[in-house]
Amino acid sequence: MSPRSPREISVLVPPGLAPLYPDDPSRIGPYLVLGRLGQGGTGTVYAAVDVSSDNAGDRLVAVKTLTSPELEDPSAYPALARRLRSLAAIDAAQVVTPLAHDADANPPWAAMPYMAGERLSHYVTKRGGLGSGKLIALAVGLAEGLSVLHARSVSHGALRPSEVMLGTDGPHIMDCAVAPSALRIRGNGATWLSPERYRGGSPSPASDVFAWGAVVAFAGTGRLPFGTGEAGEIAERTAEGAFDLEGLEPGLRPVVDRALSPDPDLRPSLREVVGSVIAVWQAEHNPYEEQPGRAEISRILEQEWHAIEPPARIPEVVRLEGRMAGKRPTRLLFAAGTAALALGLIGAGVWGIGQFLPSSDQEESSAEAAADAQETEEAVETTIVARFDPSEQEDPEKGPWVYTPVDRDDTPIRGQGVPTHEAWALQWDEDGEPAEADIDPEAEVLCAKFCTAPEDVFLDEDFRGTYEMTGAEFIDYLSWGPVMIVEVTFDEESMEGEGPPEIVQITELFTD
Ligand SMILES: Nc1ncnc2c1ncn2[C@@H]1O[C@H](COP(=O)(O)OP(=O)(O)OP(=O)(O)O)[C@@H](O)[C@H]1O
Repeated sequence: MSPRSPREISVLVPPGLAPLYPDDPSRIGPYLVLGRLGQGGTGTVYAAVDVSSDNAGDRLVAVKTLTSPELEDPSAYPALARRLRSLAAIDAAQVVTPLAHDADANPPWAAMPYMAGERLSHYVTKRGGLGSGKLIALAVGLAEGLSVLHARSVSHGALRPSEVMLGTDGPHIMDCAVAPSALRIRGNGATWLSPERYRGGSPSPASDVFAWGAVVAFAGTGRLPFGTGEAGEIAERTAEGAFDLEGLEPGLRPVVDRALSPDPDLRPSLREVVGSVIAVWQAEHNPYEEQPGRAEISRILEQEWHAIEPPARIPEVVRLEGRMAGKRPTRLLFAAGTAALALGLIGAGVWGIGQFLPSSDQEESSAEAAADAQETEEAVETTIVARFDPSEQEDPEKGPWVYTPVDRDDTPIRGQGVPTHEAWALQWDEDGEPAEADIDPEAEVLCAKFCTAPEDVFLDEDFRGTYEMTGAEFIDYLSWGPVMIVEVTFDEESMEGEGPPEIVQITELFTD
């Protein structure tokens, strides 16, 4: 970020940065809030900048406001303050720790370096399991990150693929401030919870080792090690040690196998984990090294961690008028040509871009375009039938989510019993251009088949789904599930706004 005039700054922002909601803060501590990076179960993460900094380098930060239900009880605050202080004292490449925090603010917040990269969950969903070298680098990097946390008496408690950011230099463990209670874990989210954590136990080094094993198994095979299902079903499998490591790099299997032991006392320590993973790598690359030394961790990351590039960022001018009075900043997104020019400057973080400011003519014509778009939107129906294909999702966790309007094929497959989900999904033709929508995590969702075990369907007599779920669970299926054909209802007001419309109701349509 570089100061341009007292009233405006320029900054490179991530491409998927969502606009602020009306109730979002425009300032958090010393940071000016630019947009939303996402919302999870423990808070909301904003992209923000520190305008008081003279550093012309990359000052984009991620600020998380901690609004987790675990913090509703004021007695949780002293522990949160201690935990944030411990985290802030950590200086380790593999862990994202607070640059600044305020546990007494309402809500408490923590500012972290903005991490450019791709979440492990997203990466594996798109490309499948990691190759052997990269997997070993991931396994050792995560184990080392957890060791650093444990050395400060902090157990992560919620390690999972979506909390691992793959950067250009290696994996980074995120979201160390608050671990959600096991009671709030739904569906496949139980995969990463050790049996003792699922039963309500506190985060511990041994439960982090379990999560490490599950994450490495997922990263290596591209599959959930305990299969899919309701949280309770998965927890039964974790308690029985019923995991599937088929296809995992053979050298890593023994240590992952032990890490996933239902009995915390039988799991290896992180020291053993780090040693075993290094030994697997040395056996292939450095057979003469006698002891698996720590220096090997950097060597492994240097040699094996490549081809992970963060998405290019987009330049924005942020106008500061009215900021001190608490008004929202104006964000001007640049034209495509300017964005392309910016790609060459990624890494510099921030640059002066005054010459590209749109003229008032351009602003007028974009206002006209917006008015036209609004007119078109008014003609759009609030309920449509749409196809959601997990493989088409840019960011299946954060959205916005891509859907394609569809219509039923004239010749549905009949008389063959319940079709497979794939055969059924093929019976629908495209009926419009792909578009993007937000999904309300609280949306009412009625599932017929995609959410159930094979051969099970939940239908009423009109062949509509009846199995109740939430928007958050539907979003979860957009990372893992099959293609889904659903009737969606948009929130009418959201269709009038500038951003993607919001889906508030979803019903799977199904017929035999
Ligand atoms: N330091 C960071 N740099 C860049 N993006 C971040 C950073 N921290 C979080 N994010 C992004 O913000 C979004 C929300 O993150 P968050 O961790 O709150 O969500 P979550 O993992 O879905 O839920 P939970 O609150 O349960 O951990 C995610 O897309 C995440 O990648």
